[in-house]
Amino acid sequence: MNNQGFFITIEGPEGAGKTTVLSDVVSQLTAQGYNIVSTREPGGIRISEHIREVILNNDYTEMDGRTEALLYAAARRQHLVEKITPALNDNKIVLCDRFIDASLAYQGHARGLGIDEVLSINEFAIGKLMPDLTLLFDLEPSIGLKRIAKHDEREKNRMDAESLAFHELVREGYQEVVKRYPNRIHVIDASKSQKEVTSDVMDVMKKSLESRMN
Ligand SMILES: Nc1ncnc2c1ncn2[C@@H]1O[C@H](COP(=O)(O)OP(=O)(O)OP(=O)(O)O)[C@@H](O)[C@H]1O
Ligand SMILES: Cc1cn([C@H]2C[C@H](O)[C@@H](COP(=O)(O)O)O2)c(=O)[nH]c1=O
Repeated sequence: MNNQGFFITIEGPEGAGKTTVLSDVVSQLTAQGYNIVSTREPGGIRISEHIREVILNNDYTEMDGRTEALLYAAARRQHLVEKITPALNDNKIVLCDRFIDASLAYQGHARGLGIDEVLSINEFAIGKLMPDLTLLFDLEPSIGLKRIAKHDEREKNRMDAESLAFHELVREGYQEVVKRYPNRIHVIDASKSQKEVTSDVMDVMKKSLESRMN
């Protein structure tokens, strides 16, 4: 367990429903009296949101893979120092939309930089702080990309615009990450309805939060 708080991350491919379900879960847990801090990566605080704009900018097609991995790690470092660690020290439950596993799957596996190499730059950024629990939303990438395409208000960013083959490698990368951390990561079937996914996520989170009390 991290300090006195509890650190939960949500992971998965584009359009898997992470943001939508996270918002439902935050409402339900807050109504049940849990003290929640909800955040996202890359971003969550001023400097990291600026780094997000650079990484996801569609104009920067020339960005080198290692530069990309280092920028995600830099954004993560600042986010951790300014927001995640203080919240955990304050006994809060931190729910974060993506964290280190996204770097391992996207940069480590899909970009081909190597999961061990990306893990090692992230260890420099975050030290020993790993999530207590991770929910991996598993979904066929083509379905997630179709979900996003249906909604015009969501602007396609530099990562969304990658090929379907890249997004299939991301899914494969997440499967590799699950093999490394089978006790921490729970796979959620994100092809179900929003209501069912929210209910599955709530079940896993509640079990984990309750066992932390004992
Ligand atoms: N279970 C679901 N079934 C069908 N559509 C869904 C489901 N969950 C979310 N959606 C819709 O799919 C779209 C993408 O959802 P959302 O933004 O939550 O995904 P995401 O995983 O956060 O994506 P990204 O990581 O790319 O930002 C939204 O329009 C949302 O309303
Ligand atoms: C943290 C993190 C994210 N990514 C990718 C995953 C998505 O394509 C974008 C973030 O956009 P979202 O709409 O907020 O999901 O960035 C990554 O490649 N590596 C990471 O470490």
